[in-house]
Amino acid sequence: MNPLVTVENLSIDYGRQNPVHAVRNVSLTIQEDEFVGLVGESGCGKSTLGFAIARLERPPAQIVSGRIQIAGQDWMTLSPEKMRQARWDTLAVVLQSGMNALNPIMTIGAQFHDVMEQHGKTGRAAIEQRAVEVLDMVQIRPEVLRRYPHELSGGMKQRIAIALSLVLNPKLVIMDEPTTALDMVVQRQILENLKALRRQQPFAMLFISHDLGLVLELADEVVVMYAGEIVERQRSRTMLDQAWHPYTQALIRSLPDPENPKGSYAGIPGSPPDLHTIPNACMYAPRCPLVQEACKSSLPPLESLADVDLRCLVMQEEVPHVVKTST
Ligand SMILES: Nc1ncnc2c1ncn2[C@@H]1O[C@H](COP(=O)(O)OP(=O)(O)OP(=O)(O)O)[C@@H](O)[C@H]1O
Repeated sequence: MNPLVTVENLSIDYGRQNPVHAVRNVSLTIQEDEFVGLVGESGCGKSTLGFAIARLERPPAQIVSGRIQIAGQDWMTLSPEKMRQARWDTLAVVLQSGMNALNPIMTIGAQFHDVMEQHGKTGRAAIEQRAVEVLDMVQIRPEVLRRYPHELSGGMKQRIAIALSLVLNPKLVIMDEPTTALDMVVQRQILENLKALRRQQPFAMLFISHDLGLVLELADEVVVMYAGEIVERQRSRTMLDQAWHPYTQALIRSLPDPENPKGSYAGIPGSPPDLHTIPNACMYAPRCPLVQEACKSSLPPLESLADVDLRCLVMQEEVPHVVKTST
């Protein structure tokens, strides 16, 4: 079966003179119904990648190379008109500030009408019925359709933004830190809803977060980015016990201890590299406790091994070697 999303060797820069090479050579597939979590420290390129997959990148960001295919369509060459259409019914995006994307001078109901009418759905009753259906999925009562955004709490607005993103049954939803702005209780509630939601209306998801603990809990697959590159990808249920990349291991060590959530936990020493000049070396080498000479003189490829995709010269030797391919 062809994947729903295929990203091949995607590279994105910010600026033309002395550019920031924010995303480099990223290849990624997402299957229909698959929930992929994308994690990494701040500045590693998660949002840049998510925006580019939705073709929402704006100057100074520019895609310098690579291919994006979604649902059999080439997203690099789609006309602006086709892209506008596809953006709601093939792919929807929910941002951290999704709630702010609601129009303050329109009722919630009018906003559902707007989106659906623009995509050829007609009939007041049918539109309202669909709006009520998706609102129910995020546990919002139909009365909100008559309300304005300023009358609602942040948590409600964010849930409405999620419901709105689902109203045209998209095949893929990209969520970039969709609940980070909310308090922990509301966050958890929304994420529980999301899980249940995918059982009612299956869709693929790219869920961007800096919170590995959350992603391990929610996602089927975890993709770890470091300094603009994918360094590891594996099933979430195996990653906690067996993370291979030293960076993923450090992220896991820095998770709060569930037995002692208020206790101190290990940060990752050092800081991510400057992305103006890319060395011919492992980007993590300066912070890596396992670094060897070879790591400082060649860029490790992302090897597709038995149950993990891994970009690490040292740990690649440790993984049981049933090699699939390498990129
Ligand atoms: N408008 C911009 N101009 C120049 N560089 C930028 C711009 N936006 C982002 N960058 C750089 O691109 C890199 C990737 O940023 P990006 O926001 O994609 O990371 P992120 O992993 O999503 O971080 P966060 O979790 O903080 O949102 C960073 O080095 C950042 O400084």
